[in-house]
Amino acid sequence: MKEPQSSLFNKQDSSNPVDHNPAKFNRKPITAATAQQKVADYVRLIDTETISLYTAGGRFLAEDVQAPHPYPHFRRSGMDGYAVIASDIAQASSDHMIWLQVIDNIPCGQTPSVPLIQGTAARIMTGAMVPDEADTVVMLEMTESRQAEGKEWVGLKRSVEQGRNITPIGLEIQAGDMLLTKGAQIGAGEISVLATFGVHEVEVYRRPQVAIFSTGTELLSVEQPIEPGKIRNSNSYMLAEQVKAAGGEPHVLGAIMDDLELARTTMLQALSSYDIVISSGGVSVGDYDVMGDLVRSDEVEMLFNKISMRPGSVTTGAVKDGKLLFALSGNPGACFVGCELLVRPTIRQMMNSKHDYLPEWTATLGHDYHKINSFTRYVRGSIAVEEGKIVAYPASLDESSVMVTIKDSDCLIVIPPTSEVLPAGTTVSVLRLSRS
Ligand SMILES: Nc1nc2c(c(=O)[nH]1)N[C@H]1C(S)=C(S)[C@@H](COP(=O)(O)OP(=O)(O)OC[C@H]3O[C@@H](n4cnc5c(N)ncnc54)[C@H](O)[C@@H]3O)O[C@H]1N2
Ligand code: MOO
Ligand SMILES: [Mg+2]
Repeated sequence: MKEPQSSLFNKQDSSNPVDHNPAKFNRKPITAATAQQKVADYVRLIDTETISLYTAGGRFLAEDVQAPHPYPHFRRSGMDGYAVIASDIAQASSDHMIWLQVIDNIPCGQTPSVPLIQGTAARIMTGAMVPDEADTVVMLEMTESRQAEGKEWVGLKRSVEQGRNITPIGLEIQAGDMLLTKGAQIGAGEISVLATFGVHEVEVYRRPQVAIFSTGTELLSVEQPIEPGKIRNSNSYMLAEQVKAAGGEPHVLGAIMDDLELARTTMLQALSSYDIVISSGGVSVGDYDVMGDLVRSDEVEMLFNKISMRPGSVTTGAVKDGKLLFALSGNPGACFVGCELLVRPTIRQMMNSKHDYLPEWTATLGHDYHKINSFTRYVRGSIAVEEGKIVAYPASLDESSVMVTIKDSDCLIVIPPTSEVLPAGTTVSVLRLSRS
C-alpha cells in the first residue's frame, strides 16, 4: 500500500453553499444485481505482465497452460522395495519361498542400468524409474535378502498382484491436457502444477491500481489525536485492505475536506492516474455531500446513485473515459458492503476471474431478525455449523454507521424486503466474505 499523498489535501475553506437542488433527492433505486451488471458492462480486461513463478501467488493467470508431457512421465515406483516380474512370484507362499537374483539398484533420479529378465529383481526406491520389463514393485517389508555365491538375492513368501506399487505414465495428467485456464487465481496447488511443467515465468494480469480517497472535513489522519467532532479516517484503510484481498493494489490518497472543487480535482487526477477510483463519503443528500453533486455533474457519466439495499443505499457508480468510479457511502458499514458487492467483483473481472462475486450459500437464520425494510439488507453475520447445518447469526449491531462488527463478520446475510419479523430458522442466502 502506498503512503497517503498529502499535497492536495490542505485546503482550509470547507464552506459550501446550501444546495436546494431537487435532483439530489430525486434518485431512482436499482437493485444491487442491476448495479453489478451496469458496472460489469464497463469492465475491460487489464493488460498482462510476465513474472517469476516465485512471486505469482495470489495473481490471476493470463494464459492457458497445457501439459507439454504426461505426468508422471515415467513409470514410477510407489514404494521402497524390489521391482519384479509378477509371474515370477505367482507361486510364492510361506511354505514356498521364491528367491530372485538382484541385478540392479535404482535410486531416485537414475534410470535402470540393465534389463530385468525372468528370475531377477531390481532394488528400487520410492519415486525411482521402474525398469520396462518389471510389472510390480514389492515392498521391502515383504522381502528377505541374502548373499550367496557372491550374488545378492531377494526372497518372497507371498505373491503380489501385477501392477502393484507402480504409478503408470500419465496417471495424473496426459500430454496436452488443459491444466489451468486464464483467470485462475494462483495458489499453492496451481504453483505446484506450473513448477511441475517448468513454467518458471508466468503471464498474469496486472494488478488493477486502485486509488482510494475519503471525503470529510471531520476526518483526521490515523496518526492524529482525537478532537471533539472529529474522527479518524478508518474507511480509507479498510478499503485498502479490501482492495488487496480482492487482488488489486491500493493507493491511499488520504482524506480531503468537503469541498466540491477539491473533490473534483482529486477525482479527476485519480481517474487519470489509476485503473479504478474509490471515494468514501459525501454521497447522500447533505449540504456537504460533494461526491453526490460531482457525480451528477458533466465530469463523469453516472451509472446509478441509489441502490435498493441497506446499508449502502446511496452507493454511487460512475464512469469516465472507460474508468470506473465508486463513490461509496461514508458510513463504515455501508462503505464496506459497497466495496464487497461492487468493487471486489470489478477488480476480479478485470483479471478475468470466474470467481468475481462473493460466493453465495444457503443457511438457516440463527435468531429472529427484527428490522423491517423495503430494501434488501446485507446484514453482517457469522456462520456456524450446527448439527450439520449452516446457521447464520446476524451481528448484534449492523447499522450502516457501525464500524466495530465488520471485524466479527464472515458473511453478509441477505434479508429480502420484508414487513414482518424474520423468525429464526428461516432459510436465507449468505454471501461469504473471504477472511485471509
Ligand atoms: N436526510 C438524509 N440523510 C441521510 C440519508 C438520507 O437518505 N437522507 N441517508 C443516510 C444514509 S442511508 C447514509 S449511508 C449516509 C451516507 O452518508 P454519506 O455517504 O453522505 O457520508 P458522509 O455524510 O460523508 O458521512 C457519513 C458518516 O460516515 C462517517 N465517515 C465518513 N467518512 C469516513 C471515513 N473515511 N472513515 C470513517 N468514517 C467516516 C462520517 O463521519 C459520518 O458519520 O447518510 C445518511 N443520511
Ligand atoms: O445508505 Mo445507508 O448505508 O442505507 O444506511
Ligand atoms: Mg453525508
